[in-house]
Amino acid sequence: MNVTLEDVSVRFPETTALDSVSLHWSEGRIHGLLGRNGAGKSTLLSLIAAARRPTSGSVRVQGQDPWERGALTERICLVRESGDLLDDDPISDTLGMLETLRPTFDRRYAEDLLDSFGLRPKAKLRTLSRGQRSTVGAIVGLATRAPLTLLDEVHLGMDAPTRQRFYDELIADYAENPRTYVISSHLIAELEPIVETVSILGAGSLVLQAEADDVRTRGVTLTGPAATVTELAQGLPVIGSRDLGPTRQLTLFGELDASALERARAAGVETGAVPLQDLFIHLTEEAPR
Ligand SMILES: Nc1ncnc2c1ncn2[C@@H]1O[C@H](COP(=O)(O)OP(=O)(O)OP(=O)(O)O)[C@@H](O)[C@H]1O
Repeated sequence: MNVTLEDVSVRFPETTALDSVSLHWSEGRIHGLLGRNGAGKSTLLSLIAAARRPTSGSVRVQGQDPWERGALTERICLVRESGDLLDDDPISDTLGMLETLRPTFDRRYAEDLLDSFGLRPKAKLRTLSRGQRSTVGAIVGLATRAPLTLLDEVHLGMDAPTRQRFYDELIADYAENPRTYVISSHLIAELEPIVETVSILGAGSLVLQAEADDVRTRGVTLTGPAATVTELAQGLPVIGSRDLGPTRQLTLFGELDASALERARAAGVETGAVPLQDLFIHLTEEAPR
C-alpha cells in the first residue's frame, strides 16, 4: 500500500512535532525514515497507523484517510519499540490474539521465528530482557505480513547479531511476500543496505527524500594535495575535513560538475562516495531539539 502526506503538521502545546511534511512512499518497497531523537519519526508513523490525527494537512494510505477506517487499518501494522503486546500473558496468547485480529497474520511463521530466535512461546513478555522483548515485537511485525508494515525503532535493545539476523529475515521474507515497509531508525549504517528510499526528518521537517542509490551521489570526498583539494571544493559546503601530512581529504555536500571532476582527475585528486551517516549528520546537525 502506498502512503502520501501533504502539508502535514502536528503541534503540541510546547512543540511542533511535524512541520508541513509532504512525502510519498510507493507500494511494495522498503522505505527508511531517519531522524535524530525527537525528530518526529514516531509521531509521523502514528498518523499513518491512525493512532493520532494531524493538526493540519492530509494523510492518505492507498488514497484514503486511515482515521476510523477499520478495513484499512487492519491492513496496517505499526510495531513500536515500547510494544503493544500482552505483558502478563505467555507470548503464545499474543499470537492467538493476533490470529483473530489480523487477517494476514501467519502463526506458524511467528512460531518458527520464536524458535529460531531462541524464545519460548510459554514465556511471559514481562519476564524477558529488553532485547528479547524487541525481538518479539519484530517477529510480530514480520509475521503479521500486513500490506503496510511500520517498524518504529523496533531493533532497539537487540544486540548486533540479533539485529543482523532480523534484517536478514526481513529481506528473505520480503522477497517471498512483497509489501510496503517503513522502518524508522537512527542506526543509519545498518539500515543503509536494506532500504530502497531514504527520508530524513530534522526537527519536524523533511530535510531529504530520495532513492537510496541517489543519496549515495549527494556527496563526494576529495583526497589529494591540500591546495588543489581546497581549490576544487570552492562553492560547495564542506562537511568534513582531514589532513594527513601534505594530503587533505574534504567531504563535500553536493556534486562536482564535469569540469571540476576532470580537473580533479588531472591533478591526481581521488574522488569517493560519502557514507549516508555523514550526510545524515550534516543534514540534521542544525536541527537539534
Ligand atoms: N504526546 C505528546 N505530547 C507532547 N509532546 C509530544 C508528544 N509526543 C511527542 N511529542 C514531542 O514531539 C517531538 C517528536 O517526538 P517523536 O516521539 O515523534 O520523535 P522521534 O523522532 O520518534 O524520537 P526518538 O528517536 O527519540 O524516539 C518531541 O519533541 C516530543 O517531545
